[in-house]
Amino acid sequence: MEKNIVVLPGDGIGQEIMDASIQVLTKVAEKFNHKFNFEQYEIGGTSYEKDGEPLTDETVNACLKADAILLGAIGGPKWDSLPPHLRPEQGLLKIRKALNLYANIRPIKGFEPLLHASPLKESVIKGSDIYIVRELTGGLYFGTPRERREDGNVAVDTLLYHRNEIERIVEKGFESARIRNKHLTSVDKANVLESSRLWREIVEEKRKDYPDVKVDHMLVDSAAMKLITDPTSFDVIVTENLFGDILSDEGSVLTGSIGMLPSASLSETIGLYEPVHGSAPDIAGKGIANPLGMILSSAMMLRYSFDLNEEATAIEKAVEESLEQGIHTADLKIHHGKEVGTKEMTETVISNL
Ligand SMILES: NC(=O)c1ccc[n+]([C@@H]2O[C@H](COP(=O)([O-])OP(=O)(O)OC[C@H]3O[C@@H](n4cnc5c(N)ncnc54)[C@H](O)[C@@H]3O)[C@@H](O)[C@H]2O)c1
Ligand SMILES: CC(C)[C@H](C(=O)O)[C@@H](O)C(=O)O
Ligand SMILES: [Mg+2]
Repeated sequence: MEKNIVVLPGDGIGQEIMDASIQVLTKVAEKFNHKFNFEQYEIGGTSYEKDGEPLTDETVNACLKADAILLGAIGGPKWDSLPPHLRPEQGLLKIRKALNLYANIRPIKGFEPLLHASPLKESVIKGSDIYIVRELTGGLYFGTPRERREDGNVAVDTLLYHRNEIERIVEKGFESARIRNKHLTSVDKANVLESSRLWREIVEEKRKDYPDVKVDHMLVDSAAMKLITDPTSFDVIVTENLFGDILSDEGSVLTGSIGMLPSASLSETIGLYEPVHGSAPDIAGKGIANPLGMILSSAMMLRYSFDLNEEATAIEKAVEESLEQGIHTADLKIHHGKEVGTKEMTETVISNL
């Protein structure tokens, strides 16, 4: 098949990991007889440098026409003191909103060879397989008013959800649980937040349509604790935007490194795929970034946007095999095998394809 993929490398380590991903996809195309066309556009600080804004209409229009989108990462200290609307992060939030990417899927499943790479006990994490369904276009990230008052001494953010926004993500959570292990944990803060009480009501309404799915409600503070003390007790977690952001970084500890986690951001019609981590300014340009989160995100693209399951599995297997051979980047704290840079890690994955 032939597909047009818009690539948005972004900032920091973005270009390094995007190059890795394109090389892997090129090998997959060769092997399975597909044609992937890559078109590169700017987002984030890189876009601000070129066009004075973190996301241009040109980039949005290209994404709207694409079959799928790959994104590296955005942000960095260079742009941290810009006014809020010009910050790289606004580019990311704008593209999510413009494409209506309301469902952010963040699977957390460790690879067997990395069980001992986590600071958590092997006996605690063994067998964990978690699928976070994070709401991505609402909540605190988008609610208004958002402003400073009283000469800047008072700050307001707004956590706002409409019923339909909660309904569609909760449905996604139930549908995901139904094809996995039939257990949905809805994470909220219903003991304090009004938006969480509406969220919980809607989960209770929807569960009637999914009698085969076991439902738990859990408060987010307790969920944060359980995620690392009893990770095998979770299957699908559905939660609002900010909680999902925080819990997914925490969950990455199970896999050995934030550099391992992929994600898919989905609307009804298109998908954008990006690793969970950020632009890692502390290691940018050093050639040592872990490309596996990005590479695994491109596997998710093949599976979710193009229905190429065999090809997606081939990438995941090649990653696993590379790790079995002991090849790993410096973020994975393991004391055997061979520590390599981004390029050699990528070449190893390609050679295992
Ligand atoms: N989706 C995104 O583009 C995204 C996500 C998170 C943060 N950010 C932005 O990234 C910038 C830096 O944020 P941060 O430092 O809090 O988070 P970060 O995820 O960029 O980095 C946190 C730590 O993890 C390490 N790390 C992250 N990815 C890695 C990889 N692939 N390989 C090896 N090590 C890796 C970094 O070196 C750093 O020590 C900020 O501007 C933030 O807004 C962007
Ligand atoms: C950079 C930031 C806006 C973003 C978020 O909070 O969603 C990031 O942390 C993520 O997890 O994708
Ligand atoms: Mg985050």
